[in-house]
Amino acid sequence: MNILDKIVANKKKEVASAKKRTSYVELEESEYFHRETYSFKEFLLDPKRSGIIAEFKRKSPSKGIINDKVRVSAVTNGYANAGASALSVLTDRNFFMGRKADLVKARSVNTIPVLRKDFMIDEYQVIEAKSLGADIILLIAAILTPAEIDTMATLAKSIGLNVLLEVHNLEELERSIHPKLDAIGVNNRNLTDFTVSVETSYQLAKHIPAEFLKISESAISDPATIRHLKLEGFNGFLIGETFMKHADPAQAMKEFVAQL
Ligand SMILES: O=C(O)c1ccccc1NCC(=O)[C@H](O)[C@H](O)COP(=O)(O)O
Repeated sequence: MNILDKIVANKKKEVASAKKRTSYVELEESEYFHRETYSFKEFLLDPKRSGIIAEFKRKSPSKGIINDKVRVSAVTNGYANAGASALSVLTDRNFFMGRKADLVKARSVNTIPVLRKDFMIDEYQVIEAKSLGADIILLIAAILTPAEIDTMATLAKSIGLNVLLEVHNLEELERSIHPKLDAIGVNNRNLTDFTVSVETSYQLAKHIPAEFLKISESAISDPATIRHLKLEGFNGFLIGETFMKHADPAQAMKEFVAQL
């Protein structure tokens, strides 16, 4: 079983027990469920912002512990002040040491879009994402059928969420593209063997239709890479470890942004 299969198998159990703990009705009673979300597009295309989607990530399957000493409120607020266009908060506990409470915390102290970074396999998680304060959900093509993408993207849009589809190759892109998506993210990390290459973004750029925002995800560690990706039409850059490996991730981001 590869890591993605393990994550999905675990996620199915997690979602089943979450459904027993908290009903749909209870999720919809959350004050955040009724809030108007921020537009991903508006923030990403705002020239006063960096285009960076800055991620709060304590641990990962590929790197182990990255940083478990920092607080989500200080880091995400620092990211926003350093010019982030959006925030990404991991809510997977077992593989990333994330918590749903991290997303609630990030929402409560920030006024920019927040992505719920998790492995979405069930409509329940879409409703839950809104109730936790997310503005954006991630749909990963490698773990979803086109019919599942249709169901989850349609539901997400109906409750005001922005939808980011993640792909790693042309086959995933061609089978998963859907009019309800807002953005297509090219993951430079192969989620089964963890190899990384920004070439993946360069290769797929020309295949992403113009109506979608273009995001490059993972393994971005150099401001020059962002300058090159912008020339290929990318609007957004998802960065986690490059900032989180520092004792002060927000300061690291500030110094990175100064070199853009
Ligand atoms: O990061 C991992 O090791 C990983 C392994 C398996 C599935 C997903 C994984 N990462 C999720 C992400 O997409 C990244 O957290 C995100 O793109 C930021 O990447 P980076 O800047 O390289 O931390």
